[in-house]
Amino acid sequence: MNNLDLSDTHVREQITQLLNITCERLNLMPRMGELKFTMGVEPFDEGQEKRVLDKAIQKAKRLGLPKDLVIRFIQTQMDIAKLIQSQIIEQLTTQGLPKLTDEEIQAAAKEQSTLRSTIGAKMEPLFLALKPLINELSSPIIQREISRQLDNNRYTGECAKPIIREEIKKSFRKAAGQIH
Ligand SMILES: O=C(O)C(=O)C[C@]1(C(=O)O)C=C[C@@H](O)C=C1
Repeated sequence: MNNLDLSDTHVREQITQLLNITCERLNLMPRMGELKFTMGVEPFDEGQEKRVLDKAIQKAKRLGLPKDLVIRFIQTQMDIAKLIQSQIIEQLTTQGLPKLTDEEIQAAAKEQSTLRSTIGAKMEPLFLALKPLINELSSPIIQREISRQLDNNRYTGECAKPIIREEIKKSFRKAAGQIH
């Protein structure tokens, strides 16, 4: 992408695609939060984050994407995921639900493993959507278009929430190395 011009609807569409997949991934996180609540575990799972990062590095290599940017990007997505999960866990905690049975806890663990596969399957489309934009990600034109679309497109779920949208905007600036 040498001539950056948003009258080129192609770039706009690439951003739409990237945001759609980002939101799809984040929309899996409220359920993950519910399952973690049932299992009595925290949103942060160090081992899983390591596995996700390892997989991201492998994919970055295969797709020819810069490793550092990809790591920053996927880490920020996991950070937003934890924010969403902790909001859900906080809500459920205040509801003071009855104690769960061992079967219910086991069923939650099983569902978590399936859900992790679904989340994992979003990585490839996410990176493919990121790829055409990667060299221009730090451009103010691109960053402004990301913000504009996040605020104007009619998202459902997590991306409908202003706090989450702000975190996503930040995540792209972090990925581009503009903020830490
Ligand atoms: O797999 C999980 O446990 C998740 O909550 C998903 C996820 C992610 O975004 O991939 C988010 C937070 C965790 O620390 C690890 C991974």
